[in-house]
Amino acid sequence: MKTILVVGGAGYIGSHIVKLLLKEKYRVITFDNLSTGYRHAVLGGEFFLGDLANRDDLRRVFQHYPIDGVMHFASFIQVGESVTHPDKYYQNNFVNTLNLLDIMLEQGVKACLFSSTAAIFGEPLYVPIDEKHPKNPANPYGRTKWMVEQLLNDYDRAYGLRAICLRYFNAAGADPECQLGECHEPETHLIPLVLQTASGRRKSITVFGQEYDTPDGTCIRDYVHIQDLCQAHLLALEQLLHGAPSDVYNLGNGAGFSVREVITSAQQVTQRNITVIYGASRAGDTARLVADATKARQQLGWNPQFADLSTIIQHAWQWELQQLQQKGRG
Ligand SMILES: NC(=O)c1ccc[n+]([C@@H]2O[C@H](COP(=O)([O-])OP(=O)(O)OC[C@H]3O[C@@H](n4cnc5c(N)ncnc54)[C@H](O)[C@@H]3O)[C@@H](O)[C@H]2O)c1
Ligand SMILES: O=c1ccn([C@@H]2O[C@H](COP(=O)(O)OP(=O)(O)O[C@H]3O[C@H](CO)[C@H](O)[C@H](O)[C@H]3O)[C@@H](O)[C@H]2O)c(=O)[nH]1
Repeated sequence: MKTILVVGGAGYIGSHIVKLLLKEKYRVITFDNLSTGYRHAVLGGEFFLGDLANRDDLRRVFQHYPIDGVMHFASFIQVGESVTHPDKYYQNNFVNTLNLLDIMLEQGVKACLFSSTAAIFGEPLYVPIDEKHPKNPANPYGRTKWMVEQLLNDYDRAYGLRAICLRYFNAAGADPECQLGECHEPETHLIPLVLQTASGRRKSITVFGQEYDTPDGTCIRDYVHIQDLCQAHLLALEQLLHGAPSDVYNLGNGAGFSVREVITSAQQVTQRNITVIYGASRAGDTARLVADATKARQQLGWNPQFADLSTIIQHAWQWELQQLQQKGRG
């Protein structure tokens, strides 16, 4: 049985991965400081409360468990905040990742999966975006992720640390069994905000900008189901554990939906009225991000099962209704 350290495993994406790894019979150790994650979202395995900023925490976890590979999800993720508070982002996303990699090397662990993002590309020169597309991040969040990708490249060349970088486009949806879902605080992502408006938790959803160079003037994104992302991680992990060399993969469905289209689809799925306000554009946003995930399909054998936007929204809606019910009871 292989032992996997899931760094940031109490967060949205990490918690879904922990659930899948346990199902697949991996031994799972979650390392998290709970800054944005939740202890109750870690459904099994062992939990280690620790901070990437603290090399002693890291050393302890590596010395305590026979770790075969690391999955690194821990970072700050708000594009807008990264523009106003870049220090926070460079520190946690870059400097703290350096701590993790150095301790991995010190402890002889040389296999890592890294959560990268479409935000490394910036305003695209062409869509869909393949792995070779030039990198020109439009905000500090994207820059920190691109810096880590480059760092990983250098660490492989110099120290033989193999890494697979998975560049998610927009992670969305929830565990189809409704045990887990998205719970960011504050929530900044479009689909959960739209659904919280549909459920009555929020009064309205503000559309950020209507003058982008897109058919309806609102930003286009490629939403990918959390469960499909998890499957891609599993495939990449298996390759990495079997000695595959470092690589990068774009993960998305290759279909772009505008902010307006997402709201319309949410109205259809929920059958609720959603009050929309049109506001200014958000700093750091790009008009259109759509993935070309051919490489992941061909080399990893990735085959997304929930590519349909309405299914993604349906699962997130199921989760939102459950959250609301629990809050009502509490
Ligand atoms: N959500 C998306 O759409 C999306 C898209 C592309 C990439 N990503 C990347 O995926 C990863 C996970 O995103 P998410 O939405 O699950 O975020 P999240 O905030 O829900 O999860 C991050 C987790 O990392 C933990 N963490 C943060 N800093 C830490 C530190 N210094 N030490 C220990 N633990 C720490 C948090 O407590 C949290 O549990 C991030 O790296 C993010 O950049 C997310
Ligand atoms: O209240 C809102 C929230 C979002 N949006 C718009 O909806 C789209 C999606 O926004 P999200 O905040 O849901 O996600 P992002 O596209 O900003 O995603 C970025 O941040 C993510 C991490 O949080 C990932 O890293 C992703 O790759 C990166 O592009 C954007 O055009 C945004 O302007 C609104 O109009 N109103």
